[in-house]
Amino acid sequence: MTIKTANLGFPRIGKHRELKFALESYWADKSDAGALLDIGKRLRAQNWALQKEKGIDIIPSNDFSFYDHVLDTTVMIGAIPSAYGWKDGPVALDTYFAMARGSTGEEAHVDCGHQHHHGHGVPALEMTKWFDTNYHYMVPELGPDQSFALTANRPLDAFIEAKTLGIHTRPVILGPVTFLKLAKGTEEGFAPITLLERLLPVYARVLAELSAAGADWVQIDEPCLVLDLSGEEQAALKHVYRALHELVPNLKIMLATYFGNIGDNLPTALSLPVSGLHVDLVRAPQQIDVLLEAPADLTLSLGIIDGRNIWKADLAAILKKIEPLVQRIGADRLQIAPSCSLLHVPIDLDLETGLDEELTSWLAFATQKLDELSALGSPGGASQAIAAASEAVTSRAASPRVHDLKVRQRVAAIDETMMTRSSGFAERTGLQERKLRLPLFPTTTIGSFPQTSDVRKSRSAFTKGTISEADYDAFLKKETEAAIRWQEEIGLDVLVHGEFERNDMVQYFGEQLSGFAFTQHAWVQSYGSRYVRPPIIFGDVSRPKPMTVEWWCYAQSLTEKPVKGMLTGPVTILNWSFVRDDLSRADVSRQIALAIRDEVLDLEKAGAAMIQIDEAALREGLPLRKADWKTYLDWAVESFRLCASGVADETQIHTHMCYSEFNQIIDAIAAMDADVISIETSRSKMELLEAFRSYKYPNEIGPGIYDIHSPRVPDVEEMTELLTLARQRLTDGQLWINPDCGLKTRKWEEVRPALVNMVAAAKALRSIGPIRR
Ligand SMILES: CN1c2c(nc(N)[nH]c2=O)NC[C@@H]1CNc1ccc(C(=O)N[C@@H](CCC(=O)N[C@@H](CCC(=O)N[C@@H](CCC(=O)O)C(=O)O)C(=O)O)C(=O)O)cc1
Ligand SMILES: N[C@@H](CCS)C(=O)O
Ligand SMILES: [Zn+2]
Repeated sequence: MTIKTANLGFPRIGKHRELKFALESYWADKSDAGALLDIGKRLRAQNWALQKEKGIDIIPSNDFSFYDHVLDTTVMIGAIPSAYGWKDGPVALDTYFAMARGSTGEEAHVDCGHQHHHGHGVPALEMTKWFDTNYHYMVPELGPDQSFALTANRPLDAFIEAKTLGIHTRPVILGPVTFLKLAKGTEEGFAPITLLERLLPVYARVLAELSAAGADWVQIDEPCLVLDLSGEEQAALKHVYRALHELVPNLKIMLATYFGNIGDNLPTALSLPVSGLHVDLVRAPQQIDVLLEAPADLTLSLGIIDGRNIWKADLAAILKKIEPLVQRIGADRLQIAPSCSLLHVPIDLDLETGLDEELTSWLAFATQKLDELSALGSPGGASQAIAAASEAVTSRAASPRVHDLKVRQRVAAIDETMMTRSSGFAERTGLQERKLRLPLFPTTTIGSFPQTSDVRKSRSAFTKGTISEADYDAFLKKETEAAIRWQEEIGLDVLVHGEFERNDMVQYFGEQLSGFAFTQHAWVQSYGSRYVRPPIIFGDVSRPKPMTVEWWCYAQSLTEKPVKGMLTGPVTILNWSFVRDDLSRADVSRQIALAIRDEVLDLEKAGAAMIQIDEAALREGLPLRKADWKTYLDWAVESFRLCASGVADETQIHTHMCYSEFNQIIDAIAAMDADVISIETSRSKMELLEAFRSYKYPNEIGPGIYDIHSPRVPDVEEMTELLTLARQRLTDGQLWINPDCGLKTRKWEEVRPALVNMVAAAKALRSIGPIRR
């Protein structure tokens, strides 16, 4: 049988991170817009050519973006907030980047973090997670008076660009309902979905122009179909697709859903007058049964190659799985595709010359996934590929590297006592206070200090072997010592070592744990020009030796003040890695938790009185459907407690969460039972503490009072105001003073004055406040 192969999107960053370097060079004024546009064009052409060469039948266009595809949509439909100064007509590149990164007028700030409010200029749009991925999108801001206008038909431009190169593509467009659902209203109580009627003509025009230019199909992404939708949202979907069908009847729509199960939205999805439906059969394989009953005129796109992970697919098993559909529906009404866009996986395994042969044989990155699709689609001609895939699957399942009996036994022996501190918080806090003797409103930071270009260059030189380990070590010691001295000098109460030795808070641990592999070039876009290299968890996880103790000991040896031990928690390591698919995530998390527990105990043995276990990604790992929250939160909280509960009552356990919109999961946060939690709150002006109005959070808490995502230096007054708000929700004895998150993406010129002001704000408060507790 022959089945058409389709792709939903290819990574845009370039095999050698060409897009990152071009963007950062442009932002730093080292190259002009022409050079950047040329790189974009080259990357698009390369991607199309690659997909053609791999034999993909349906190749996407308009999947490229200079920063983010949601931002591209916002710009395309002219939903540009007035602050950016756009009136009408085409949108300048610099307006686009101002929306992405903010603008100051002096734009050389490639070191910035992921959300910027650039000084006196225009702040960037807000940024948040794209569904449950580590990709961030720019949040559209829409008000009741919003009007829309087509500024430039980007999908059309991309379609024509590919056509000129001899490639007939299927343009990708972010669907109007998902777009509006992801947007935030500029006024309280305003729901952007009510703007659908106004948005519709712009979408209709985009589609009509595509149709006129020769496009026969368009892929419209509506991943909102895997979320819990309101009746109004379901009605919006019906309305908009009926209207588009009427207005542009000749253009076939492949409605793409991904990241989960359409579930209760299926009747809605099947009632839409679209020509095709794409479903994610990796995340929700059970959907295959309902597809058997799909309307006879619907083309089905089967998302059967995992777009969110890097394991070689079991091609024979896939063919077997789709066989009933082929029999019932016929190959000509089917397409096979990755489960979602390949944006979330690295580009090419062939670059990874450092991985051993066995492990390499188990993996498939974006390029290899195209090969897998091609093999599945060809009429029996791919028996070699199918056999090779089966061999890889068998070899992985049987490999002794994957299984570690000791780890399995340890997990099996986990019991409730290992997840519970000896005493409750009320008792622990008194003991900790006597040991630590901290002032009221203790000040601290979240862990990292600026990863300056000196730090990165030195690490790069060490990795490349151009400086020795001794030289690299000496350099890191110098940086750490300077950071400790400076923290003492400005009067912080609880110090950190600065994390100069870490490339990334997850990768650093992945590189030291058994069961993990790490890559050299497997970059995945996190936001804009910032990428991450998620470690690969291929086997049972254990910790061969202490990972952070030496650096902690060194830092603590320099000062009398307490230095926090600094670890990344199991759920965050899990959520930001590529995880094995032959064991439940809950079990992998337990294994990591045991490894981190060992580290916690070693830090305590070495003398650490405070240990921070970051769970930056715990909140964002929350499942997309509310019905699945409890199961996740149960094992996620359990994993944290497992790491944290082995210590004595006197040892203070901290945790930190960014993106901490956790009002809905506050019980789970409290159940983690960390002695102190630091959270992001400054940008929302303490709105996140709303949960504490009715809920009395029992332990200590540091709501961030310095927005580290901005180069702006907050003054003492501003921070004092935030503290005043915090004191309305929390008792003085509970309150810690700290920034929102780590300072790795900031510059020292910003960090120094901001932290001096933060300490001043704490001191001012102490002078008026009562004694601790
Ligand atoms: C908190 N965040 C994180 C997320 N996920 C993670 N895994 N880690 C996170 O911290 N998700 C949510 C947010 C996303 N935020 C960020 C913030 C910053 C970055 C980022 O800066 N990425 C860097 C790469 C970081 C890294 O791995 N650095 C390595 C290698 C650096 C490198 O490219 N070196 C060059 C030479 C450098 C030189 O000469 O100057 C080279 O090898 O060619 C390291 O420091 O060793 C980025 O550059 O994009 C990501 C997500
Ligand atoms: N300890 C880490 C947490 C970031 S979420 C840091 O400070 O960078
Ligand atoms: Zn953080």
